This record gives sequence, C-alpha cells and structure tokens, in this order.
Amino acid sequence: LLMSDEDCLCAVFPGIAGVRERTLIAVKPDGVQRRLVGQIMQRFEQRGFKLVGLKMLKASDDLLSQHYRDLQKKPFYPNLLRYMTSGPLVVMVWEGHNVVRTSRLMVGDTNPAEAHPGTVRGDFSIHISRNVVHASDSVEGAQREIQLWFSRKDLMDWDSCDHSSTYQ
Ligand SMILES: Nc1ncnc2c1ncn2[C@@H]1O[C@H](COP(=O)(O)OP(=O)(O)OP(=O)(O)O)[C@@H](O)[C@H]1O
Ligand SMILES: O=c1ccn([C@@H]2O[C@H](COP(=O)(O)OP(=O)(O)O)[C@@H](O)[C@H]2O)c(=O)[nH]1
Ligand SMILES: [Mg+2]
Repeated sequence: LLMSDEDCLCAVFPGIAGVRERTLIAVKPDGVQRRLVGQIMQRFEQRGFKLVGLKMLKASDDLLSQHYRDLQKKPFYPNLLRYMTSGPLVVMVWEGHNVVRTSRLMVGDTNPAEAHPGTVRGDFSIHISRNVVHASDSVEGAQREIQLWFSRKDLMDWDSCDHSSTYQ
C-alpha cells in the first residue's frame, strides 16, 4: 500500500492547513559557545517538528540590523549587536503545525528571569542580554526572517522514508 503524503499527514494532524508553517530559530553565540546546540535541536525534534534548514555563520551588522530592525532605537541595541556578533550562530528553520507559537512557548520569556523552567531560556540562561536563542514571534515575522537568512534553495522539502513501500 502506497500512502500519499496527505494521507500520512492527515492521520497525524487534524487540520492540514497549518502543517507547513515554518519558523526561524537561531542559537545565539552564547548558546554555541556553551555547547548547547545539540540539546536545543533535540527539543524541537522530540516535540515533532521537522528541520528544513540549517546553517552556521557569523552574522554581519547589516544582516542583524535588518533582522532586528524594530529594535534599532532601543538603548540596548549596540550591546545586542555586539552580543550577536561575538561568535557564530546556528540558524535553523523548523516546520510543523503551529510551530511559531509552540516554539515561542518552548523558548520562554525574553527575560530569562521570567522564563519558566522547562523552557530553553528558563533552563539555560539567567540574564536578558545572554538569552541563548532567537525564535520568530509571528507567522509574518517568521516569513520575513526566513527570507533574510536563507535562500530558497537551502530550504529542504522532505518526507519521512519510514514506509515499507519505500524500502529497496
Ligand atoms: N532590556 C534589555 N536589555 C538587554 N537586552 C535586551 C533587552 N531587551 C531585549 N534584549 C535583547 O534583545 C533581544 C531582542 O529582544 P526581543 O524583544 O525581540 O526579544 P525576543 O523576541 O524574546 O528575542 P529574539 O528576538 O532574540 O528571539 C532579546 O532576546 C535580548 O537578547
Ligand atoms: O531589554 C532587552 C530586550 C531584548 N534584548 C535582546 O534582544 C533580543 C530580541 O528582543 P525581542 O523583543 O525580539 O525578544 P525575543 O523575541 O528574543 O524574545 C532578545 O532576545 C535579547 O537578546 C535585550 O538584550 N534587552
Ligand atoms: Mg524578538
């Protein structure tokens, strides 16, 4: 029996509409330096989201000023730029039902002092200026950020190959 993708997805997800939702998650320089990349990725995999984009890079001031365009007038902005350029980032695109909202809940409050235990920030950080990860905060914001950090060809469309019909 050859199951179509849609049959598979419909069995797992009640509404197929939001299944392809995507968000941008980045492990910030402190997260990379503290060897937290694997643990952070594991949380998204075990929750059931699908990794469709992944890269490690040192971000330019120009890219960050576009990424954080709404924060440019904030007093902490110069420090934020210094923090975000203090080492490489690991930038990811995760896909799945309601991924934007759910990943914000998994990441926790911007201020780690307010972030609940069990969230990434609540488990791994104590101060707002070193809060380990970035997560897009809306579906529109996610689309904008994904286009900023990734070219289309670097985003993978893939299906699980765990049906017996696909074994050779
Ligand atoms: N008052 C502050 N003092 C120092 N740093 C701050 C402060 N507010 C925000 N930041 C830094 O700026 C980042 C961006 O703030 P924002 O309000 O977008 O938080 P966020 O959406 O939770 O974080 P991100 O956009 O990185 O996921 C924060 O993650 C934090 O690193
Ligand atoms: O008072 C603040 C607010 C934000 N940030 C930094 O700016 C990032 C982006 O802020 P945003 O409000 O977008 O919070 P986030 O979406 O990261 O939770 C945060 O993650 C922090 O790294 C900061 O250093 N001080
Ligand atoms: Mg933000």
